[in-house]
Amino acid sequence: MHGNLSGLRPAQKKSLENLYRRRIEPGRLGSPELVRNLAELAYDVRREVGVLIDRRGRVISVSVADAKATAFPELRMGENRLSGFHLLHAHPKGGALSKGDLSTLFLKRLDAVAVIEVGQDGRPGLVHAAHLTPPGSIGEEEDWRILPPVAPFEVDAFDLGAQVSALEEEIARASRTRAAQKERERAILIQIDQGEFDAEDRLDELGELARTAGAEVVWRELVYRRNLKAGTLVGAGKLEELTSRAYHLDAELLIFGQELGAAQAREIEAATGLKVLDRTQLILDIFALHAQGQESRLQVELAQLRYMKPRLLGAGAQLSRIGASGGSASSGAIGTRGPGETKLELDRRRINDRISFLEKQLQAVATRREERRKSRGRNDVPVISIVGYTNAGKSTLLNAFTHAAEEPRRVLAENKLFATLRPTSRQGFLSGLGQVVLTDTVGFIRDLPADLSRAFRATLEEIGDADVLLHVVDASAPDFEVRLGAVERILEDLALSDMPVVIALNKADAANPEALRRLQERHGGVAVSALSGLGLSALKEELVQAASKVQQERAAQEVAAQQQAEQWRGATGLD
Ligand SMILES: Nc1nc2c(ncn2[C@@H]2O[C@H](COP(=O)(O)OP(=O)(O)OP(=O)(O)O)[C@@H](O)[C@H]2O)c(=O)[nH]1
Ligand SMILES: [Mg+2]
Repeated sequence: MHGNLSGLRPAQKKSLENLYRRRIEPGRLGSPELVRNLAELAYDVRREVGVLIDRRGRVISVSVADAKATAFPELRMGENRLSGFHLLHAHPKGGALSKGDLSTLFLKRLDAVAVIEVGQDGRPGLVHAAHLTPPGSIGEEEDWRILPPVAPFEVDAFDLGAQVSALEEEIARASRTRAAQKERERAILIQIDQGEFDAEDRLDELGELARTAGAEVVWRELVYRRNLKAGTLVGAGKLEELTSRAYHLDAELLIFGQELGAAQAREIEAATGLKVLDRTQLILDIFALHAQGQESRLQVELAQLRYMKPRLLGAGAQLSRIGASGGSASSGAIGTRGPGETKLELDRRRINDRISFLEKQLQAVATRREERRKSRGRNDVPVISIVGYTNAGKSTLLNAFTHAAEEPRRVLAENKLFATLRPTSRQGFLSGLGQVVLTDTVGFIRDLPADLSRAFRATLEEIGDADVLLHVVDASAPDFEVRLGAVERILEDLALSDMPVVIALNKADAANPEALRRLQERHGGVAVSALSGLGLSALKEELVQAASKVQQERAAQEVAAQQQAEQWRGATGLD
């Protein structure tokens, strides 16, 4: 027996205990006797009394509590079926089905919920019942259908068994058709709006990230919340609404635009029965998908482990969920993909070992690169590093610049975020300057997850080896200004903001001319289209100027250094 039993007399407890012995005809809501019995007991103890009945008509749990607090056995949640139980309970204060009754029906996937009104004299009044409607049902306002109330002696008239099989049949059919059509995970996106001016753009960006990760976005929502709830972030009511949304849209994935703490993710997962991811996990997942080459794989795995480590403390189900996937980058569910050879071993005892192993490996890679760099010396060929927000068109521009029309030399450019993770250098030619080296690199994003920026630090710092930065801006993005700022902030963090920069306002072909003009007024830069070739010669000229200036300065510095050395030799009389 469950619920609030305090203050009950032994005789009352005994009568409640006896409920376990009741049986009703299978496929019925209840029997007139059970209804009478429940009403009397609720009247007697002045609390709600409910029984959970299985499909064989047996009482499997008795609770002195309202529907929400009723004790449920381990339910077969997440399957495309109902739970196989229905709840029959008595409200001593009278009243029909409450909001709590109905949401319990929905969240626990009950076969039905029924409530018995209890009269002043403890006699049963009307019985109200409701059952779920099939997912995606058209014309149904709610997730449930409320049946017309019946008198207590008519309670066994309703054919619950037939209703349940019809509904389960419909659920199964719907899920079969969808499974046949469905190739990608269906996701619901939530961006919390706390009054940021770019909340809408963040939601758009989250959509792009989700698409790149291979999800199909079936619903997206900006949720305005001044104050966030500690556990559920958006509040239990909102989560209930989202659960219902997911049920009807057949979504299995809930993606939040803000970073979730471990406990939050678990609580939201438990409340909705959905798989929950945050933006950082999504970005990590995309990195894992796109990582090629030893170094990026190590970097991504390190970032993933660092992100997961604090989240594994005290994790139960979630741990096994993530750990179970392991696997390669190309297969597996979103948010669970690992970067390559080694499976993500999420054994808590081994995670630290693995992290320090990866750190050592990366250190070794960095040292080797540093040695190579030194042995190469400063060569006279100017190096231009292409930087910018992800998907701005950096790789496309590199291709356009280096006439890499020939397939094998072409770098990958596509409408995906973080298509490029590994720095790629190509020889180019700028008339007036001669040979140059152009380097394409990983794109930036606002609020770059700290674990990622730490793991990619070496790659990012390499940008500093260049003579000139070519900052590519997507001028067709509605929030180019924010993106431009985000890139500048990251450059600052990398102590690279003093480097000479040429700005390319790319995608001019698709940009709003007025916005482009404003952008140009405020930040300078050359309007180009890497796709059509528009403005490329003007951009080349700018680059030649910037690079020549750097070369001249460097030459002047060398001369000055030489002079100083000579002076010093003269002053000391040494030769
Ligand atoms: N309309 C238009 N689209 C462009 C232009 N330049 C690039 N694109 C498109 O923008 C998308 C991204 O291009 P990429 O070159 O891969 O961008 P990126 O900056 O290298 O992106 P990441 O490596 O993912 O950070 C592709 O679909 C390109 O075709 C342009 O001038 N005009
Ligand atoms: Mg790229």
